[in-house]
Amino acid sequence: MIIAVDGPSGSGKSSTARGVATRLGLSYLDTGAMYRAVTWSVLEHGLDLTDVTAVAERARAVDLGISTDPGLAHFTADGSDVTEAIRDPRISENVSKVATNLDVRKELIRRQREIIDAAQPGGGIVVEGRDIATVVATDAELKVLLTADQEARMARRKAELAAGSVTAEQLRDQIVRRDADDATVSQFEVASDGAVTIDSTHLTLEEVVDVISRLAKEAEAAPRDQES
Ligand SMILES: Nc1ncnc2c1ncn2[C@@H]1O[C@H](COP(=O)(O)OP(=O)(O)OP(=O)(O)O)[C@@H](O)[C@H]1O
Ligand SMILES: Nc1ccn([C@H]2C[C@H](O)[C@@H](COP(=O)(O)O)O2)c(=O)n1
Repeated sequence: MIIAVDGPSGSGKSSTARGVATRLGLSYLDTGAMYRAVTWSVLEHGLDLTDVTAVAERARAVDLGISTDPGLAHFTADGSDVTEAIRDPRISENVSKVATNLDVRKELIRRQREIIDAAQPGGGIVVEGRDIATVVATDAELKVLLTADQEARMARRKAELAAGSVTAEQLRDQIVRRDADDATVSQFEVASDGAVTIDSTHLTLEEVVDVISRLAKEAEAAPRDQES
């Protein structure tokens, strides 16, 4: 089974997808971490982020290690542990420049599909990002568009960061500006065909995990219902 979770920044995709995968015993893929790890590598090599050819070459060359265990967030790039580094504001500020490079997307989508295929014999995978239902895994059994009001998303991100570590302007940049840039290459603001929209503004994380887990069980049972 493939469960696709897409949505804007701070809507709760990572925490929810990890929670659902843990609850249902599935693998978990954070595709945003892959764009972040490529951004880390591009900066590490001192490349100009606007040099689309050099950035795409780096995306094809970098050796990425992406954990699909929902209980273990661990990412490497060319052997370096980048688990913490990819959450740095320096990466959040620049990742959209890499994620809007269409050749980078082509390469990462190819790698994401390989990871998804490898997880199938293990029971399935929860995959979260911006274009999972619409591009990466259009055959997903369950497609969720996870949303939340902009104010709620900014408040969640602020609560997550160390007090005083980002200005109001940086916070807005991480949520509002990034969504605007990312939306130029992926459609995550309105639900695609067959996707269920869940507005998490007034739901706890646990409640969102409950809803998606129930929908997943229904989706899994659906073909058997039709056969009987
Ligand atoms: N339903 C919820 N209610 C309250 N807080 C939540 C809820 N869901 C997630 N959170 C919190 O909001 C913050 C952002 O969540 P998360 O990182 O999962 O979002 P995201 O959509 O993956 O963001 P991004 O795309 O920017 O990585 C986290 O601190 C998380 O614990
Ligand atoms: N499938 C995806 C996943 C992520 N992105 C972009 C959007 C973000 O700016 C960046 C990092 O994602 P996050 O870790 O914040 O979820 O990567 C994308 O374009 N497509």
